[in-house]
Amino acid sequence: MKSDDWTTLSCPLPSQEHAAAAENRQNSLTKPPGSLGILERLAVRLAALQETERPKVDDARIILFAGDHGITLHGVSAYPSAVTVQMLHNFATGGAAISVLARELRAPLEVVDVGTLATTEIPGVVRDKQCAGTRDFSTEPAMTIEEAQFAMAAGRRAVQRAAVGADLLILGEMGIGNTTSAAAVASALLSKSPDDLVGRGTGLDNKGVEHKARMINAALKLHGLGGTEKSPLETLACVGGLEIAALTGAIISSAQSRVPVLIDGFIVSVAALLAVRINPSCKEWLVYSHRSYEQGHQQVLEALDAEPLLDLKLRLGEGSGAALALPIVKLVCALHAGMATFDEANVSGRG
Ligand SMILES: Cc1cc2ncn([C@H]3O[C@H](COP(=O)(O)O)[C@@H](O)[C@H]3O)c2cc1C
Ligand SMILES: O=C(O)c1cccnc1
Repeated sequence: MKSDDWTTLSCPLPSQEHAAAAENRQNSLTKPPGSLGILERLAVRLAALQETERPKVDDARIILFAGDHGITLHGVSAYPSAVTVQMLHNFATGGAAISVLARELRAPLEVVDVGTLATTEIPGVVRDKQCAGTRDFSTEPAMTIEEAQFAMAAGRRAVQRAAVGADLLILGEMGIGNTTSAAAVASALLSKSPDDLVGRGTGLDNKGVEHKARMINAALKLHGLGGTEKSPLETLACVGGLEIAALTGAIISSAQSRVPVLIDGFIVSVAALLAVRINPSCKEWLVYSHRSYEQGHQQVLEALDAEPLLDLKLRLGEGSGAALALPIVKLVCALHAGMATFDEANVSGRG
């Protein structure tokens, strides 16, 4: 695929015909219509995407992208940059939260280093990178456009390798400092003050959060972001991250390949916002797992018209919130396919 396929190659439209059939079925099941709340709409949406009256999510896969961030030089995270690579080893040996969740859910987990500081091969981690981390965006663009596009293409390569043919894809990220990059991208795309979009990340105190917002404010000015002059790709390159670029590419590619994506927390949602700005037709393919504790997430969700399934004050990342929501998505499909209709069960309808 060529790099301009990001925008020109439309994602398939959901099938109206199957949506109507699934909605009919939902309304005939032995429960008051609407009593399963937002889960009913989810069953209908999945039916439309999978082009069937009875969708299923038996085969879910997980891809996690990791990258490091030059902006961590400025104390924007409660943890040191070195944790990103240390966690890559933890993913590979099965000790991270997402490793446990993937095992329990029997969902294959692929971990891809798209730009960490790791200098050697890590067994069990795919290496698909051009750069060892982004540059410090307080003084220069985090990436060149070419570097950002390479990382987006790494996201697409991962989807082609690990997700084509799946019923659903969960995407996760690891990258110390990436709540700063994500908040910077969101502030620029939504033209909102960083004060409203920054959060504690891994656990900053109030002073830390203020400092983080000041760093982002200055960077937006330096790079001329926040107006309409810069494209989403330029915004991503100026203040984003390599794993955020890979997530963006993976989201578009997954939707183009007819695989719905279960979106995780703040960082993956910001990548979803980039993906939707770059290729609006991918929006239909996105399902939102949860509302993160990270301050800016609600505003990003609103901008995406998202209706998240869970609100558990999670603030971990790694795709963990999406993995926790996967059983609900599976059960939504089981209810939709397995419940009896009023006629089948001889239950009286509304009087
Ligand atoms: C041990 C550890 C495991 C993690 N797993 C995900 N994150 C999460 O925290 C980071 C973002 O927060 P900030 O912007 O404050 O650095 C990302 O790596 C994210 O995935 C972790 C963070 C730590 C410390
Ligand atoms: O919501 C998230 O994705 C998140 C929040 C804090 C830290 N890492 C990830």
